[in-house]
Amino acid sequence: MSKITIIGSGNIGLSLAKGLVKSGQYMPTDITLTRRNIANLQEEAAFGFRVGDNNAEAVLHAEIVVLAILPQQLRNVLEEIRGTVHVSQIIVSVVSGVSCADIKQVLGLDKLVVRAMPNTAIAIGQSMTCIATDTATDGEIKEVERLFESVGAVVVIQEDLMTSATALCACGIAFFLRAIRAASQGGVEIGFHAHDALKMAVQTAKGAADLLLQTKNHPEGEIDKVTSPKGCTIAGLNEMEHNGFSSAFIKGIKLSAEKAGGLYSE
Ligand SMILES: NC(=O)C1=CN([C@@H]2O[C@H](COP(=O)(O)OP(=O)(O)OC[C@H]3O[C@@H](n4cnc5c(N)ncnc54)[C@H](O)[C@@H]3O)[C@@H](O)[C@H]2O)C=CC1
Ligand SMILES: O=C(O)[C@@H]1CCC=N1
Repeated sequence: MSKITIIGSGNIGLSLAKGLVKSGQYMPTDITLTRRNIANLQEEAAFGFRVGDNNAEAVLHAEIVVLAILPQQLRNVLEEIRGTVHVSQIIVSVVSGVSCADIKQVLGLDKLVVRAMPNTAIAIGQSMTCIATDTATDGEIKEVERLFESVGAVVVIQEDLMTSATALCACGIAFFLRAIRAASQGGVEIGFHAHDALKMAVQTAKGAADLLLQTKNHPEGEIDKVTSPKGCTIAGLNEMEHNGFSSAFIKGIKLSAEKAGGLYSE
């Protein structure tokens, strides 16, 4: 398997590293993790990952370099590695709001850059990852696709849709988590202990997602099967809509997409 260096071992960088190892296709020793404060990587080092705080050195032997720092940290990192990255490597950036061209401009090279937008479910092999590039070839895209397919589902999209993908999938996991939390709070109010209410809400959400994944049916078709005439489901659903449920979701996703597009210039 390719040697991978992940620069920026925070929430998404570590989730990716864990997911790759969990997939069984990578050994911890195939993966180098960097962070500014290496003391925060002791657990990962004990697990077998290679760890370091020298980005320039860490990219030297990698076949794939994953950039997983914040947009505002990217320029410094690129300046650190520009002398040691080489043309045979693929640079994969999960940084929101930064184009392939932006990265190549700072690196000052015509490097292979592929953008990937995963979500934190990558840690358990359940990410929805969108991939885009400007100049990488189909073969190079395939290599990155294979990497992310080992940790979830992958869709290759146009680069100009990457901020939309960020909102829908990367931020989206937080939106669905909040929806589950809200359902469990409703459950407590109607009589369940918190841990039972959460378990019920989680399994119900999983059932809903699996129904769509397995049947490929439209959500409204599945909703129609639940809403008995004059019944309690349609009463609750309509009350939610009167209070702006779909509208709130749509507006939140639109605002996240707008924000994602401007993160690099902030
Ligand atoms: N958190 C998420 O669910 C997702 C985040 N992203 C993107 O991934 C990037 C990272 O986000 P998070 O993991 O949430 O942030 P984070 O703040 O948890 O992680 C960033 C990590 O980079 C490290 N770092 C900073 N400067 C560094 C340097 N010079 N060298 C090495 N490491 C350095 C920090 O110590 C930190 O551990 C962002 O650009 C974000 O837009 C993309 C998809 C999902
Ligand atoms: O909130 C953020 O800015 C990052 C990007 C997508 C998920 N987390």
